This record gives sequence, structure tokens and C-alpha cells, in this order.
Amino acid sequence: MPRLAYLGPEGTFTEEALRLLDPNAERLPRATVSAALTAARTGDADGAVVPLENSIEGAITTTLDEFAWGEPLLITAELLLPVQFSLLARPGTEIPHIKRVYTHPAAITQCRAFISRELPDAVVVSAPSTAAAAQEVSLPGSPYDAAIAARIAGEHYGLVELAGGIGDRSDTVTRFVKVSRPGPLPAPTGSDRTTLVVFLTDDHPGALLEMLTEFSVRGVNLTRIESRPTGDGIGRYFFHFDFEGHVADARVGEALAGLHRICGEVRFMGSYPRADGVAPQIKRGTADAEFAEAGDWLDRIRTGHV
Ligand SMILES: O=C(O)C(=O)Cc1ccccc1
Repeated sequence: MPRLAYLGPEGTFTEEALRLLDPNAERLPRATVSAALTAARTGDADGAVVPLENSIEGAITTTLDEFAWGEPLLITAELLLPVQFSLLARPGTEIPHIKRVYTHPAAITQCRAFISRELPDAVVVSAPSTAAAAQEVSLPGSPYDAAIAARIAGEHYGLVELAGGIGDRSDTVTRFVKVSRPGPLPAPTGSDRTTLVVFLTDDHPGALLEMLTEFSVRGVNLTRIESRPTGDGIGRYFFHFDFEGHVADARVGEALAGLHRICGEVRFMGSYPRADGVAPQIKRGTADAEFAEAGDWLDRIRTGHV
């Protein structure tokens, strides 16, 4: 039974994602994404489940930066989870009396319309997670009047639901990933995704285009690209890429090798099954068999067998 750390406490969306990814895992709640990843790195846990991005606000930057700067980890699975938010409070609280709301920043950005319509005068404070907010609000002396969290977190911490489905959109999805210390890769399934972090050592005109060209000429379809500051001053960035395919695919392997040749550092973050099961688009001339045939053709030339 794997032991998986996650952004806790009990009742977070991350816990729901973990239960779906690995129903048999032992769950080890941690207070932050960083603490969950540290547990995976040190061996306190066999792996971790953390949020990576959502369909409204984009990346969870703590996760991206941990992946780039921390000890290497490997993504082995992903999950897309539709999330529904509820306004939760101690029994007896009424919406007009709510002055201070506590929740995770991703919930604040996804419930903006509700907050400005129903709680225009409330101060909204960032919490380490939605369930941490619900837990805090449940304490009798809490400085907060309400939390925004999953309905189940309200049930868990003895809060009542004052409003449900309060997200700006009903179709919001969060993408979670399971990570472990580097080891064997999940086998290719025919519907896979690969994640990389790429650092440039030599900034010059066209550097980003050169990276993109490595994908483009091999027919590799990108599914996410993100730039993050390196911290070394304004204008200094590194890049995250997600794209279709598995590193075992010839076109993906060739693109990686090309990036390795032209970029400062390429951190391979894993090839793993896609949660949506979508098969990659394979352009003419970029299938494994076509790469193999072209390699054989080149060998014949080089060995004088044309
Ligand atoms: O705080 C949580 O419950 C999390 O798992 C992070 C999060 C917050 C809001 C939307 C999706 C994930």
C-alpha cells in the first residue's frame, strides 16, 4: 500500500484527487504543497499528490517552482477533477454578518463573482488550503466568519453550507499530479503526456522560437507552456512545457535530445498517461516507423549501401 503525502488537512480537493488516483493509498496530509513534496523527496512518503493548474486561473505557481528548483521528482499520473465550492460557516451565521472569509487563493480567484455580489464588504484572506480554512473557521474563537471549501470539508469540520455551487463557472476543472522520486517510467499507453522544465543559459533573440522549433519539426503538439521568473532580475525566465506523447516515442525523444543540445538545462519531469485519454496527433513523417525507416536509410548511406 503506497503512502502518499498530499495538501491537507482532510477534506481538501487534493485529498479527493488522491482518493481517485489511488484508492488504496495510505494518506499523509501535509500543511502545504512544499511540505507534501518534501515528504516524497525525503522518503517520509512514497510519493505525493499536488494541484498543478486549474482551468480558470492557470498554474499553481508553488507547484511549478517546486518542480523546477527542488530535488528532482517524476510525475507518474495526472487527474482532472471538476471542483464545486461552498460557503461554509458555524451554525447560526448568516451571510449579511460575514465580515472575514478564509480560503485557498485558487478558490478566491474562482469565486470572484459570488464574493463581490454576496459579500461585497467582506475581507477575504488566503489560507494554506480550503480544508485548513474550514478547520480554522470551526474553532469557536476563530477570527473568520466563513470558509470557502468543498461541501465535504464542511461536513467534516461541523460547518453548515450557506451557499453551494458558488464558483464563477460550473465547469471548472483542476489538474492534479502524482509524483514520486525518480525511478522507472510508466509504460507508454498511446495517450500520454510529457512534462519538462527548460532553463536557458544563453539569452538571445529567437531563443524561445528555437526551443519551439524542436517540438514543431518533430510534430510534437504542446498542451501547456508557462514562463516563470528565475529570480535573477526582471526579464529572466525559465519555461515549463507539457506536450503530447511519451519519451519512448521517437518524435518526443528526438525533441528532448534537440532541446538538450541547444538549452542550458532540461529537467525531465515524466511521461505518464493522459487523464482525458486523448490520442496524440501524429503528423505525416513523425510516426515511430517513419523515424526508424529514416534512420535505416541514413545508415545505408553512411555504410556505402545506397
Ligand atoms: O485547498 C484545496 O482544497 C486544494 O486542494 C487546492 C485547491 C484549491 C482550490 C481549487 C482546487 C484545488
